[in-house]
Amino acid sequence: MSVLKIDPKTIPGVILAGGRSSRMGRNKAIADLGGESLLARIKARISPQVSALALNADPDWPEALGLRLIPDTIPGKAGPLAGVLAALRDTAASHPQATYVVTVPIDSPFLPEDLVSSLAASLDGAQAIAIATSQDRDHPVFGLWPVAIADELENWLLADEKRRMRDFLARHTVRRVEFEMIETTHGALDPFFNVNTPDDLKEAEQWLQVLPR
Ligand SMILES: Nc1nc2c(ncn2[C@@H]2O[C@H](COP(=O)(O)OP(=O)(O)OP(=O)(O)O)[C@@H](O)[C@H]2O)c(=O)[nH]1
Ligand SMILES: [Mg+2]
Repeated sequence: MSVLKIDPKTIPGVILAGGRSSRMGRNKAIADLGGESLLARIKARISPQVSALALNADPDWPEALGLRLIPDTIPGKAGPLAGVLAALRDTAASHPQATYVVTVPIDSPFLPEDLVSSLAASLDGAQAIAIATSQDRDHPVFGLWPVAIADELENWLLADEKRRMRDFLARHTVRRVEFEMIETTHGALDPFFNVNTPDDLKEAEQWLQVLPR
């Protein structure tokens, strides 16, 4: 049987920013970290890894930095998987050749520079969902999703009341890809550190000072 590898350069990406930012108390995408918005940082970090980049966010989004805006396709802020569904639907429509789309959340400014290539390498020809892990914890919002699961995901989102990510993943073949900590002079930084609260933003500022360049 031939094993079809996926060329990571052909994979489009979507930044998930359709959440409520309730712990931050304001839209965290436009929060400033070291002179740049979180959105600008995520865009800069993921752009070189993908063939095209779009932003999953509310239709009245203030500033998309030139990214195409993809709102959720199902109502009610159904959680991160609603953003994944929007990404899958948009990929089928806008990039019909693509068989996968990668998602990253809006709040993880230190995400790995080899995220997409490492997730893609784990698939090895099989159709599966590839997700990132660090320190034995899953980070499924950093995922590589087969376009072919869109209908199944939509049906599940509309039928399952809890809409827990781990329940959805349990229905699929999942490849987990472990990423290393980032070594700094002030200890190890998890590349999936995410900014949920104002205190997290302050902590991110501190990490920024000690990151290797
Ligand atoms: N499209 C979409 N994305 C979501 C939804 N809920 C969360 N997300 C995204 O999923 C990622 C992880 O969510 P959180 O870190 O909890 O962010 P959040 O939901 O905005 O923040 P909180 O309200 O404080 O939980 C973020 O990138 C969110 O934008 C949703 O209902 N729809
Ligand atoms: Mg978060």
